[in-house]
Amino acid sequence: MQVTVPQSRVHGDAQVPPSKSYTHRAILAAGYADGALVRHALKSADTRETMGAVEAFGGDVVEVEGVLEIDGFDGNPEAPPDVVDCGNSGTTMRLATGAAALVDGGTVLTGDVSLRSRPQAPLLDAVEQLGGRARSTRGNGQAPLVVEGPIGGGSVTIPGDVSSQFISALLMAGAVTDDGLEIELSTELKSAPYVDITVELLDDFGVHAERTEAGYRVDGGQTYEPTEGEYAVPGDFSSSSYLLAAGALAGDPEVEVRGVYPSAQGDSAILGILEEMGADLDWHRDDGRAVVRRSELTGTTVDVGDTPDLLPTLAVLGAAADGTTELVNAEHVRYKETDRVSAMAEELAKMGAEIEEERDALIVHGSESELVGADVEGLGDHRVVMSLAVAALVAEGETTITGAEDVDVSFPGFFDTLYDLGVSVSRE
Ligand SMILES: O=C(O)C1=C[C@@H](OP(=O)(O)O)[C@@H](O)[C@H](O)C1
Ligand SMILES: C=C(OP(=O)(O)O)C(=O)O
Repeated sequence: MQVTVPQSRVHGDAQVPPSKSYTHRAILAAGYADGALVRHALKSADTRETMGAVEAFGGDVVEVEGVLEIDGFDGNPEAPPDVVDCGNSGTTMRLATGAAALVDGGTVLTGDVSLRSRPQAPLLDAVEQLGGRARSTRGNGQAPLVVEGPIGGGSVTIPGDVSSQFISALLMAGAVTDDGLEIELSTELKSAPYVDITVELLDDFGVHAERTEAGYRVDGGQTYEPTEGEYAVPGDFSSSSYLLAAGALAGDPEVEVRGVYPSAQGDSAILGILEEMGADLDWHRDDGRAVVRRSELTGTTVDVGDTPDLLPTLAVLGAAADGTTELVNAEHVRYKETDRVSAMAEELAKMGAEIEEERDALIVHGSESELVGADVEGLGDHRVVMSLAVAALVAEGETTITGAEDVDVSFPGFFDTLYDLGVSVSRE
């Protein structure tokens, strides 16, 4: 499906969807438990892959009046009866690889063409260090993967600059090993707030994990059990970034974004970055509302080491701002659904943006950029699609974006929300 988005002003209220990161973890944690209810879960393509993985390991997930009722495998995942297909979801593949390492038997994991090109080698190596077997069928560190357990815990050394999801996977699995895990990071940790989310969610499920000087540790023999048997998922700040950016670029008179309570999510930094760029906004933290009005923005420098998923949104804000915006420490943003550093440079250039790409940075010359509507590619990446739709709001004429259905990965109602904010989106 492609969408056409005309230059538009936006106004009204928008609710952010539930957090994808918390939903994945809550579903899997309920799997590691005897079971649990997960309220306000994000029902999207990626989180359904994690539901499928929990079922493959012997759990059961049903949705009753919007609530996920999950029967867990109680710390003992079974050998899946079939290949575990993780679709487009990196989080599912990494977290499920951790669970697969506990299985007394083998698990085969695969995914779509994008996921089969993303790095998995450090996690496979970690499973091997712990006495399991884990390999890439093509020997290139990418899925399809074959993982054999069970691991009993121990010490492991792993790089931190490829994906934090490896650490999250090891912590979640490590809690139900016999001996627990001591994780040593051999390189600086990128995307660190996502491990904070894991540690916070584990705590809500009665499992203790902690940061150490060298990395992380989790004791073995722990039991997953959320307070009163249930867990409620908070709103998603990565998804909020498109709505907040739409308000800052085109809010007339204003956009109110709901569901943005203070959170461990690194991407909550979007509010501070928008303010620094000069956006006229009020964040009412106590009732989770942010009100944003159209503003003259100026360029800034953002280290996206902790917040890789904001890069597409920030590139668009930079292209519409006065001055230069530098998005630095961004190499890990290349290992996503697509190489988002190149993707944003190429697609925004089609819309008239002046952008320079470096291996680990994107430099956007906003003053030189006169955004014009164009035919652009979503490149199979939900965040590229949504950020280009925001760029379209301030581009002269109309912008047509391919692959609009990919928003289903993290924000299924995205184009309906945009329509409700007054944008005449057309789909074909
Ligand atoms: O753990 C998570 O929920 C995520 C971690 C991040 O990935 P990396 O740790 O691979 O950077 C982020 O980009 C992804 O969208 C979600
Ligand atoms: C990179 C993302 O997710 P995942 O790693 O789960 O595919 C994302 O949502 O931007």
